[in-house]
Amino acid sequence: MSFNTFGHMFRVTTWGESHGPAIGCTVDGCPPGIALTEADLQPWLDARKPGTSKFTTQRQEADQVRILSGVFEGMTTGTPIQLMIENTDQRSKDYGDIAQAFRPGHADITYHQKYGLRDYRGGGRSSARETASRVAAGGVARAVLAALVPGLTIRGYMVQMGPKAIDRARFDAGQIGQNPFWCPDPVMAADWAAYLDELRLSHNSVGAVIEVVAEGVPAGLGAPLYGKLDGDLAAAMMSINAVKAVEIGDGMASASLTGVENADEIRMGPNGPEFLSNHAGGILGGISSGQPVVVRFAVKPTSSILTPRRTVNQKGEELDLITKGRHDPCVGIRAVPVGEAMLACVLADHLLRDRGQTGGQRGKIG
Ligand SMILES: Cc1cc2nc3c(=O)[nH]c(=O)nc-3n(C[C@H](O)[C@H](O)[C@H](O)COP(=O)(O)O)c2cc1C
Ligand SMILES: C=C(O[C@@H]1CC(C(=O)O)=C[C@@H](OP(=O)(O)O)[C@H]1O)C(=O)O
Repeated sequence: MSFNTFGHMFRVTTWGESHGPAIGCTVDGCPPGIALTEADLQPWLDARKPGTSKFTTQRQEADQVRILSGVFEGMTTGTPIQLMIENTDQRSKDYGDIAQAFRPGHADITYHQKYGLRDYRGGGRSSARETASRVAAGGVARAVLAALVPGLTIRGYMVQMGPKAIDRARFDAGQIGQNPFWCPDPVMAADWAAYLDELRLSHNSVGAVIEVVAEGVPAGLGAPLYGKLDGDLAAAMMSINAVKAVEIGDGMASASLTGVENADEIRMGPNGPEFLSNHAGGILGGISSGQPVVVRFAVKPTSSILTPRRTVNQKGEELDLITKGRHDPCVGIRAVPVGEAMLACVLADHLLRDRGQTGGQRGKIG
C-alpha cells in the first residue's frame, strides 16, 4: 500500500494498523535545534485518545508516545524523528463477523476490491486509530512553529452535530475545553449531550462539522498554483477518515455572496495593511495574507453501528450486518485534535518551503 507520506519539506510518514502491536510515524525534515520532549507531545495525544467519555469509543488506550530517534538532549538533531505508540486494548473478536462481510460506509469493501486481502481487525489500516500518529506529528509541527513563528496559535472546535449548529452569538473560546465536544457554545453543548445520548442508545450515529483556525500566520506562506496553501489544507483535511467536505473561509456560502459583499477591503493600519473582513479565510491566490486561516470540514456519521444494515460478503451473499465493537457515536468529537494537527503540519511544511524559496523576505507595503 503506497502513499503513506504527507508534506514536502516537513514530511510525515505514518505506519501501523489498529489491532497490530503499535502505530507511529516518521517525521523527516524537522529543522535541528527545536526543543522537543515526549512531554511536549503527550497533551495533544491525550486530547484525541479514545475512551475518555461516554460519547467516544470505549476502547482504552493510554496513547503514550515514545520518541525513538531524531532528538538528543531535548533538541531535534535534523535527522528523522521516529514516534511510536503501542496498541494495548485491541479486542479483535468483535471483528469476526466482518472478516468476510463488508460494513456499509466503511472501507472494508474498497480495501478488498483493491488489495484482495485486508487486516479486518479494527479496520486495520483504514481505522482512525492511525490519526494518533498524525496528532503526534502535529505536536512536532507545533514545536517547529512555536520556535520559528512565536505567537502563532491553532484552535479547533466543533460547530455542528447532525442538524444542530452552534449559535455564533454565544461563541465563547473559554468553553471549548470545558465540555466533551470541544463546543464553544455552552447552550448547544448541553443540547448535543442529550441528542447524542439518545442516538447512541438507539444504536445510531451522527455526522459533524469542525472548524480550525490559525492566528498569527505570517503573510506569504503558500505558492501559486500547484502549491497553494488552501489546496494543501484541503488535501490534509480530506485525508482524515470520514471527512466528506472541506471549506476555506466562507467556503460554499461564498457562492451566494455578491462581489460587493465578498470583498475583504483593505486599509492602512499602524503596522501595515489591515483587512476589514475575512471572507477569504486568510488565503489569497494560494498565499496566506496574514489574516486568520479558517478551515472547516464535515465528517460523516460513524458507519459501525448496532442497527442491522444490508450488505454482502466476499462470496457475494446478501446479509444484514450488525457491527459490534467499541465505536465513536460521533467521530467529529475526536476529529477536532486531528484537524488541528493537520493544520499544524501544513503550516510547518509551508513555512519551511517558504524559507527555502524566499528566505523569509517580504515585499514592502508603506
Ligand atoms: C477520530 C475518528 C474516529 C473514528 N471512529 C470510528 C469508529 O469508532 N467506528 C467507525 O466505524 N468509524 C470511525 N471513524 C471513521 C472511519 O475511520 C472511516 O469512516 C473509515 O476509515 C472509512 O473512510 P471514509 O469514511 O473516509 O470513506 C472515525 C473517524 C475519525 C476521524
Ligand atoms: C482506536 C481508536 O479508534 C477506533 C477508530 C475506528 C475506526 O473504524 O475508525 C474503530 C474503532 O476501533 P476498534 O473497534 O478497533 O476499537 C475505534 O476504537 C482510536 O482512535 O485510537
